[in-house]
Amino acid sequence: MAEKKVSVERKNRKMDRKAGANNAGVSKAGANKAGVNKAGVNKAGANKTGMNKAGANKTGANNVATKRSAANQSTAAGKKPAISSTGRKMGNGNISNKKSVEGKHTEDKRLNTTTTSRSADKKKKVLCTVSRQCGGCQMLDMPYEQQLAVKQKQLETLLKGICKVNPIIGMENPYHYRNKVHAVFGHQKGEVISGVYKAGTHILVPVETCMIEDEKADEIIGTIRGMLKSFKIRTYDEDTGYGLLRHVLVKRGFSTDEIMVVLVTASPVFPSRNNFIKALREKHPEITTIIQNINDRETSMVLGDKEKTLYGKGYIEDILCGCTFRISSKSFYQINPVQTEILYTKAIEAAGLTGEETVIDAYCGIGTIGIIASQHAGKVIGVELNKDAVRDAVENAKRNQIKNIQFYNNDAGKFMVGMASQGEKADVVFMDPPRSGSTEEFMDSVALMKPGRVIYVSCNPETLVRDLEYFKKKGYVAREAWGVDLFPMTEHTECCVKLERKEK
Ligand SMILES: C[S@@+](CC[C@H](N)C(=O)[O-])C[C@H]1O[C@@H](n2cnc3c(N)ncnc32)[C@H](O)[C@@H]1O
Repeated sequence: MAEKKVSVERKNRKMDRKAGANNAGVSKAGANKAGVNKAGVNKAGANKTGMNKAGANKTGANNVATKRSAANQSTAAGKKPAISSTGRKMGNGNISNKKSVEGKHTEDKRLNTTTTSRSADKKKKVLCTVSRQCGGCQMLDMPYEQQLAVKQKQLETLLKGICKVNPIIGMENPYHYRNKVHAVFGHQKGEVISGVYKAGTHILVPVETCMIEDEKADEIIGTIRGMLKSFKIRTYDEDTGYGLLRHVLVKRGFSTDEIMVVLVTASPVFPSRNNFIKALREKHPEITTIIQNINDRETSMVLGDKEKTLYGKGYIEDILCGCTFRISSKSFYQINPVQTEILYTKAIEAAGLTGEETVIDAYCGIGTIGIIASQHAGKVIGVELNKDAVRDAVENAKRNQIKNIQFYNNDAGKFMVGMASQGEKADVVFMDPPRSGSTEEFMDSVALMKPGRVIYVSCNPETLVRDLEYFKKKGYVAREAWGVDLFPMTEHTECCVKLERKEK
């Protein structure tokens, strides 16, 4: 049965490739969307959002200059000094991020000169030669200011009649912000290529540099591409099942400069492995850890279950809001750390913590929100499905000497049902589910536990709205939303919403 499924998958991929060859020149959904969005920008933009008035810079892919920086935004927590993104303690109890700006966005000059669709095309070619085939940067053609206006408008439209939407917070330099880069490896005309699958297919689009990915990560992937021939390492062929290297994943801690390289292979047997690692490290001494991940399954999942650390400690660390976090290859970590600090600061401010509360951090990943919030709470309970992430979270609590936090490896819905059935109560629930959103089971149990506030962090405004409507039926009213642009050049938007329990 399983074999049959595998062969059907292979057949489908072959068909994908054929279809792709036929459709190679067809423009993608993203391009169309960008056009649609442009129309909306005229109305949405500066006037409604007030973006042009605030005047200032933004948060960069990792840099942000701001008139009103996150450092000046007060965390309601207040009591203990919060810590800056560089790890410095701030005496005023606020979290520092010099580079972020709220309500006002500088534009990128290279993008902002684009005025007609033909010149937009030319610009697009200059900015990225594969953007049409890749489809990842649906908004690349659009000046950044307009991208923000479009996202603001989308949030306002979706949340109309639900709650107030604050001006979206953008970046000063919205490029090269991705701290995690994934490249699929393959062959084209006898040459090794690496890149991304064309959206919805298994057609490999070669990518050497990318406007939103970390440049060092792209450079390392290029080096690996160049090394394969001399080491006689073949890339994996999905159709035949032959070959070794399937993917390379690079994760970088922007604050620590630690770099993890994950080599995903189809087999545990890696000829000349030690020499390969030595040569790679010689070319890139900045790499701090190298992992071999073995994925021998016919699956669209990038990482397999088995791993071996080939060099270094097997994880990287990064610093967010003054706390240090270890990140394993399979654990979720936000891909835009500068904007993440702003997002978390907003979320924790919105929770209005006084130091006494029992807090739940649901869908907690490596424990980031819970650990940062724990400094301002009575106690925190984190729950997360991914066991590697929970292991990181437990270690992260120790690293930051946090004693009032506990993590559980469980489905968030099941965990909350258990808590509610035991009559447990909570004062504040942070929830940051995956794109699919939360579950009724989870929200029913939250309502039974009667927290005064729920802070919902979402990377998918559509499932967010669905869940807010369900929460309303359960007696929770959305009060305010903050959009934070974690994904410049793309159509994706991150947002945080504060809900309060209606007193009956
Ligand atoms: C958007 S991430 C947020 C993680 C974390 N809050 C952060 O900011 O880094 C969503 C997390 O939910 C986890 N997850 C997915 N489904 C889950 C479930 N049913 N129960 C608990 N955790 C789940 C994922 O593994 C992932 O770590």
